[in-house]
Amino acid sequence: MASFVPSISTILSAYASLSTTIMLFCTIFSEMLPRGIRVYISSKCSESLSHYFFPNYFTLIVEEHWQAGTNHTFRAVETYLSTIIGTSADSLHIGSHSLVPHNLNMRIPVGCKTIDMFHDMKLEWSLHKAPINSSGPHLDEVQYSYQLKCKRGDREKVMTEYLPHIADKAQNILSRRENLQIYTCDAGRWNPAVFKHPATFATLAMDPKRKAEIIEDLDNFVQQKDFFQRVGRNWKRGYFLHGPPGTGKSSLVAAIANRQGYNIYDLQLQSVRSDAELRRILTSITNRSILLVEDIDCSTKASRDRATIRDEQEEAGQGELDHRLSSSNPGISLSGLLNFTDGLWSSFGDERLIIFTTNHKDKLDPALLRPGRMDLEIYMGYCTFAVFEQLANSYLQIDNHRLFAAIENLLKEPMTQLPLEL
Ligand SMILES: Nc1ncnc2c1ncn2[C@@H]1O[C@H](COP(=O)(O)OP(=O)(O)OP(=O)(O)O)[C@@H](O)[C@H]1O
Repeated sequence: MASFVPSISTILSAYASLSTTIMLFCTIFSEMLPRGIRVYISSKCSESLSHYFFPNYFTLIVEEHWQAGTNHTFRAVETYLSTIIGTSADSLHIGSHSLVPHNLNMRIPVGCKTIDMFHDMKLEWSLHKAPINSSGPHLDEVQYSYQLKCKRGDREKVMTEYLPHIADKAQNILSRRENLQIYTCDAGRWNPAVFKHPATFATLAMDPKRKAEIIEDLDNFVQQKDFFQRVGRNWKRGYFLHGPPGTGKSSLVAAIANRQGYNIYDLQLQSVRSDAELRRILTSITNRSILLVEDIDCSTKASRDRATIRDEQEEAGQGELDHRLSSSNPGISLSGLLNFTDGLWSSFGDERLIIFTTNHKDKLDPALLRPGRMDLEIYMGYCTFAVFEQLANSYLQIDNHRLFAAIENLLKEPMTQLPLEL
């Protein structure tokens, strides 16, 4: 009977031709196929392989962005995992925004795993990073995603019990968080920093009646979730702060943030490159926050009076001005900004304050301030006697003084220009 055992040389030559074929295939795959097709083939292969090798497992993917906005489920998972990863992860990313002990933030590094146990279910979480498949100007952008692997039979329980449990826990943690954050926007992304401004309504000197009105307005706003839903309005409120420089507009914003426990998103409109970018960054703002646009009169062409632009166009020649506006900094358009303050896109999120500040109300386009757009207009003016009394009390701890009457009279007089030597 003939033997079918191949000789060594046959095995070696088969091995050589197999490895050459594999190398050829890899080269074609990585160098000749477009990236989109490569990503598609890789994901299909890994999907079917994991289905073949792990038929009893189910993977749930939570991406950083959902449609055009932030995925709040991603934020919830991130917050929740930071409380459980300490024990089961192989390695950890840690960091903090202050040197306060026990105030470390934790995250699993990309590619690492951590295990959570919930009602006898073993749940394996991992963090992944992938380039965003975009043909726009931000080619180097990446998207993070958390992946949860569980037994196929546990899928229902994960969806109906485990995920709501995560949302509850995260909500709880975030509402108790010690540090408020202030976010600034850079290249289309929000960067957080710890917000520790000491201003409160107690330290803020302003007309006591006006102060009480603002506090009442904030209290009503917080309690009116059902009202806003009933009347079909977004749960947001717009404040417009104006007045001369140094009269406490920023301090009032800080006092509101501290009182409400809201994070501040400080938006510099000059840094926004297009309406599309504005849409993207505004939809990634979290709930219970303040969107602050300071000095709106000088921040964008959006805030300028259309009549002023028209006058300038006439002076400079239409074509020249159009070129200047579009070539130096395309910026954002008036319609882009307004769409967000009260348009359909503003329906993203709940419990948001939008605060505009300016030193020059008269320079603004009236369209920005038409009735119904900003809910409360707050004028922060020069010191009155009532304000002076509060300042004397908080700085000097005095309620009365023999000079108070004279000061009251002086403050009633119209302001005159002080000599520069003073
Ligand atoms: N009404 C006020 N009550 C308490 N402190 C005040 C008040 N107004 C101004 N200050 C103090 O003056 C300083 C400047 O105030 P702030 O930055 O809040 O003014 P602003 O109106 O925002 O100024 P700008 O328009 O130049 O941004 C702060 O240090 C603040 O403590």
